[in-house]
Amino acid sequence: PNTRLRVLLDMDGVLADFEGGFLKKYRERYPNEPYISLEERRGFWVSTQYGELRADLCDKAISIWESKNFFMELEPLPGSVEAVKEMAKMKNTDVFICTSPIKHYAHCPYEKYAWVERHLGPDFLEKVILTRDKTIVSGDILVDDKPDILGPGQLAIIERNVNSALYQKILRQNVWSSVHKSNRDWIMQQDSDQKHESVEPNPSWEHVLFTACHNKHLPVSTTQRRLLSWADNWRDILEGKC
Ligand SMILES: Cc1cn([C@H]2C=C[C@@H](COP(=O)(O)O)O2)c(=O)[nH]c1=O
Repeated sequence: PNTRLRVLLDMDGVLADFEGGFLKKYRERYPNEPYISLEERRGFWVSTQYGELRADLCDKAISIWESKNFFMELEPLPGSVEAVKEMAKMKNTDVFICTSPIKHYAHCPYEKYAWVERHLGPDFLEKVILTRDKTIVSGDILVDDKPDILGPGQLAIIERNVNSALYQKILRQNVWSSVHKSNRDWIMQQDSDQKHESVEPNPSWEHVLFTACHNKHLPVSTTQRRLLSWADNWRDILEGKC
């Protein structure tokens, strides 16, 4: 039996301070526009919350992370680099960075690799996985701040085909499993009918929710484990002690 533990670590919001880096550069670029403080952030999508504040702010938000050097200059979150380096040295443990690039590919993929080399060292370049669908990556644990980790196909289906109240509910309740079995089957049926890119309804990994400004107010889940920060006891999480 394979006794090795495979840990998948998200980058934005887990290793790199996306939210803090975004707000800093947004306020520099749009000093007279309204902004959302980190304390006011709700929901994973920054673009959605800015768009709700004022329609044109959605594209303004997107323009920030599509800019050159945005991903390159993100600061590591406190304790993240130290934790990853220690984790990678643990026996019987393999660590991969599993991150989604944005669709605007001019800068992001390159800068994500450069960020890893700069903060974690060149050996870590072997461990980078870029994917728009994390459900098809196999591992034991995925540490990620995004509450709902569905394949892009499922999310697109939900967003398009079920009323927005249910969609918002799913996002708020932050787990696909919160969707009633019959709804899940129906959504998957829609998905296969529309020949969406392959989605994996039952990912191999356990999703450990990494606390971020946008998800700290979500109702406490009785099933999903949380990692509050890298100062929290991530070793116990890996050992399955809690
Ligand atoms: C918050 C936010 C993020 N993104 C992009 C930018 C980086 C990736 C990170 O995806 P992740 O690997 O954390 O699931 O999503 C967006 O495209 N829109 C948003 O509103």
